[in-house]
Amino acid sequence: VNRYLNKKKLPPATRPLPGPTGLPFIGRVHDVPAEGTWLKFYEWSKKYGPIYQTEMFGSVHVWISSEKIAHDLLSKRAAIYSDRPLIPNLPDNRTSGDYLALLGRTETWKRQRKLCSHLMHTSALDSLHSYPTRERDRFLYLMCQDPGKYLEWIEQFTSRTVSRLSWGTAHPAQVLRHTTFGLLETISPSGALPNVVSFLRHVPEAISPWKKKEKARHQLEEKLFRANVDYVKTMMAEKQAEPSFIRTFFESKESPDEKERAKWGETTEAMYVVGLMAIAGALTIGSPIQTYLLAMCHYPEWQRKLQEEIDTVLEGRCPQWDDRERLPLLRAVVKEVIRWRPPVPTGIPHAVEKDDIYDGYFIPSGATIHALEWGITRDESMYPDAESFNPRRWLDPSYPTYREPLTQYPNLNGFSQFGFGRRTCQGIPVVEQDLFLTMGGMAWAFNITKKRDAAGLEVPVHWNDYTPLLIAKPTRFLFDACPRSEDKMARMHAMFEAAKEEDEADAEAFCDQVEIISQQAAADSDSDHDFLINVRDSSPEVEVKLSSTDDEMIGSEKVKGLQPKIAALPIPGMWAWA
Ligand code: HEM
Repeated sequence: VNRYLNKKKLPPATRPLPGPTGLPFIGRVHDVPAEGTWLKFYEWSKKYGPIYQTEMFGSVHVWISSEKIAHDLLSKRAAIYSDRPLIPNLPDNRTSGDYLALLGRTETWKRQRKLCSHLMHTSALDSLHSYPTRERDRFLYLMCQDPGKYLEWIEQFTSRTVSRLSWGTAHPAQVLRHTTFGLLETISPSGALPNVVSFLRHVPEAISPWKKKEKARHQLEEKLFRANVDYVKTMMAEKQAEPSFIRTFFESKESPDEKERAKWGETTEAMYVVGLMAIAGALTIGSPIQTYLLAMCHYPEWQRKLQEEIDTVLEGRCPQWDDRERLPLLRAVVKEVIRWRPPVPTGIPHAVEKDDIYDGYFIPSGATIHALEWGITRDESMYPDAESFNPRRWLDPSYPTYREPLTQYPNLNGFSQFGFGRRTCQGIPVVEQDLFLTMGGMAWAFNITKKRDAAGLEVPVHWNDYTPLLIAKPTRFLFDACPRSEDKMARMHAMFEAAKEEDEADAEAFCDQVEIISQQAAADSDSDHDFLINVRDSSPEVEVKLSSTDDEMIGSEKVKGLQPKIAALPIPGMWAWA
């Protein structure tokens, strides 16, 4: 109410941003859907233009659907556009230092970002120690054994890879998944209720189920991170630690140069920086891998072209990271998957710290600024026929997105989907390698097709039905993944056996304390999260059976989202990162 009453007056010679009119005090929340919010914000961009504002409970939200405008504000004016808004359900997000990506523009954030960049750079120089390849080989074999469990195999791939990168071992992956998906719920605008009804954050902990849940999750996460760091320290003392972000930190702290040692901060802070990197990797990368499967069901001609490139260039070999210069179509498929279905469709919001004027429009200090990634990827001037999955747009000089040389482009550096200005994503080397290897590996190994039922009819696959949290993933769908040859099956088996042997050696070395935490997490495992992340059943007319056997699924599932849809619900999925 205060915020509403103290609403700023427009400075002379400026105008307000256009946008939908709202109700007094409440603003415009009543027709924002609980799911697929980005579709509504995109619809409004068609009506009000590439920059417009909405108001919610007195706070201003600015929505940008043009890459140029996002750069003009978030990159060129980064000095005042690099803060983060407060998250009602995690009210110390701007100051606590536990999650770099959510910190305000503080000294802690600057120090942490520097450390993150140093750790990522060091790993990338050594091709991420081949961890993505090892896990990819394991993933392909598991997919070959039971493609119906693709969600599980993909989540295992992403969390195991990033666990190795972070702590040199895959074993924390299971608990990491548990704590990380809980965090996603905590912070997502359409996750925990206080993010929707922001005054609920003032409810005392004793009677707040959200605060209690978040506290328990955070404690478990801290235990996990501490145990992992202790494990790496012990292994380093025995000279047996595998390369990892945290090992790089400890090595940097051993530098004879005092200044160098001081630069990287204390162990507890590094523990959280590495923890955040693990969280970011475990949360996000599964989205484009799942979207690849969806795209191949709808666009079999691109699968054929991709297989042709891989088979011709590699003469039957499975793609490796060193092959990337020679596989431009594979890189184009990776990039187009991300463009077609952005993993973070609403973007991660920034906050502006001072009043500003853009093109005569007034933007008040404290406004939350959203680079609407869904809208940006649908800008027809940059992406003609934007609704179509079309990797050619990255390879053919007649498209505005074409860039040479094709040994280098397309790649993900500087891509709008990884944010803007001083807050851009720091995980691109991991994303690029993980996606190149998994998508290339799947194209090499399998024909992905729509499934057929007992009568020989194709089982419909949804077009755009995505989970509602900050990181959006396609809801479960049925498909077939047929190995392309006996020889490839045998090779997948051999690749898996090689990866498994290394894994067993690693398991022996892993200390007991982390195992105990795993058991605790499994014990209080919360089935809600899988529902929200991958398979959720929120509309009453839909029945989804949580079975892993495809035969049971056929006939029991009405496949959703055959057309993009916007369903207005009485409680808005938006919001409150205010
Ligand atoms: C498909 C995968 C990913 C996507 C689409 C993605 C996208 C994004 C986006 C949109 C942002 C916000 C940028 C902004 O505020 O302007 C971000 C921030 C960030 N990402 Fe990623 N990301 C991905 C994977 C990763 C991975 C694997 C890591 C680390 C291993 C990572 C680390 C970070 C960090 C540390 C930040 C925060 C930067 C800051 O606030 O200063 N991301 N990412």
